[in-house]
Amino acid sequence: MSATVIPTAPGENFLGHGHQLQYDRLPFFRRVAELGDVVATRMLHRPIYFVNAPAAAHEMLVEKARSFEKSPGIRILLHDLAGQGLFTSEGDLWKRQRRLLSPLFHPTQLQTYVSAMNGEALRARERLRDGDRVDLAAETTRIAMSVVGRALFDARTFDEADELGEALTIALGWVNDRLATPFMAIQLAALEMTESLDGKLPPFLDDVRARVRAALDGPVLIPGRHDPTVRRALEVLDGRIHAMIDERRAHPADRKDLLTRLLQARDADLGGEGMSDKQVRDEANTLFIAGHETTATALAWSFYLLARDPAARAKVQAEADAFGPDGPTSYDPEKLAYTTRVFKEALRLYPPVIVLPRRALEPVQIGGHAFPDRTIFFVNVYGMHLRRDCHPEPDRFDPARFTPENEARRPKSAWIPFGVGPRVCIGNHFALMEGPVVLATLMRGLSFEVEPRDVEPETFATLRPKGGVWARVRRLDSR
Ligand code: HEM
Repeated sequence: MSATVIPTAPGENFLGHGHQLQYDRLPFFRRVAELGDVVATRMLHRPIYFVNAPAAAHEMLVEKARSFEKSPGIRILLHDLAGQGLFTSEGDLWKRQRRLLSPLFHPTQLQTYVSAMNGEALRARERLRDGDRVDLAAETTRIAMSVVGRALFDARTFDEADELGEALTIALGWVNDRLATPFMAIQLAALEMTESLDGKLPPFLDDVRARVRAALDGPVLIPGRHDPTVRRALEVLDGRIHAMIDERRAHPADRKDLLTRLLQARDADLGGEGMSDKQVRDEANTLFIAGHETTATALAWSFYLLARDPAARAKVQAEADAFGPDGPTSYDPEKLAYTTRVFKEALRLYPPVIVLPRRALEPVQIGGHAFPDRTIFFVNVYGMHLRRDCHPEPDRFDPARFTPENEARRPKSAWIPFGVGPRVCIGNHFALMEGPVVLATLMRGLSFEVEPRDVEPETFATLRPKGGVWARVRRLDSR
């Protein structure tokens, strides 16, 4: 370690900081961010270092990205939901899949998704009646789920969106409740023990080690995996994805969507072979989940913030009103400049992904401190976005932080709702287009009178508004 001492977060007990990490997560993340650029916490016996400063985050996620992998905890908890999809895979598999999927997110391709974004918001507009009382978080989930369904899976309707949404809530709730439990620390210790025995055992035992090692990639030591409610939720999600895969196999038409791409992949790296059904399912599940949950949450927060700032709301309304009656049917960033700033500011105040967990693959220096191989780090996105030296008056909603001049002035990696570096969100431009297009389309035809109560963020797998964002719908048909 370096000469300067890394501060330790106060309040640990024999379980370390597990209790605070699990039950007091957001306040804890904020407190830790104020303690220093790198801060030590503990989960049972095991140190976890919080990275709270833009420079240190940049060093880890960009400059020294090769020295890190995602923390195996993520892989373990998402094993049944997302398997070896893009979010959870590593090494050559990750590289190959990222290369394969990148064309779907190319700027020219993104333009073709605008009709799905605008179209699904229009469908919601048609569905909603004047005077309806709605939860905007549920509404935006329906929209975002249908957008990703149409854009990436070429699925015409998502009428079962509510059922899928509920299933996902159960499955992600399971993940969330187990993130920072002692069982997780125990499973990580077991995993690392098998890793450390690699190459040190006689051949017949090494085979056993490899099998135990593979089994430990799933949540075998985490209680509740076989809970019937969780199993049922996973079946519902799998059922929808498999139905889409079967449909695509039955009609291998000239489509360019995600599933067709995955099913037709004959990458040189695949030895000219197709991708296994399991891999297709993992990628499809990953894109389906990652592609809507986060955007839906950010949209709900945008409505909440706008309801509390009439001046900002009027500016978004003015941009929406400048479009024809159907709202933005094509994407022109200039015409959505202010709405985009609002969406970005919502992502700062309520980043859907609050932490980026990493594990060192080798001894490494971060923020001037030396750390051994296998050290676990949490890049504290939430805490950093609310640190006053990174974002002055951090609790104030201020879309002007995202004018081009202010964006250019901000230190690198001080705003990282999509992560940064090689593992940056593959859907970041998709989301930054979808958020403003959906906001403007809805506000072109509807006004939402959000109920005047404080809504607290709740850490789920994403940072959801606790209890939802309830509003009364007013139709603006007369405009
Ligand atoms: C506001 C919306 C979104 C937010 C805040 C968000 C956030 C993130 C973050 C923080 C990561 C990186 C995690 C890490 O480094 O540990 C990530 C990765 C990823 N996101 Fe997003 N995301 C959003 C929208 C989307 C959309 C629309 C899609 C797809 C359509 C998507 C698909 C993915 C995938 C596949 C990865 C893994 C990429 C890789 O590791 O190569 N996300 N996202």
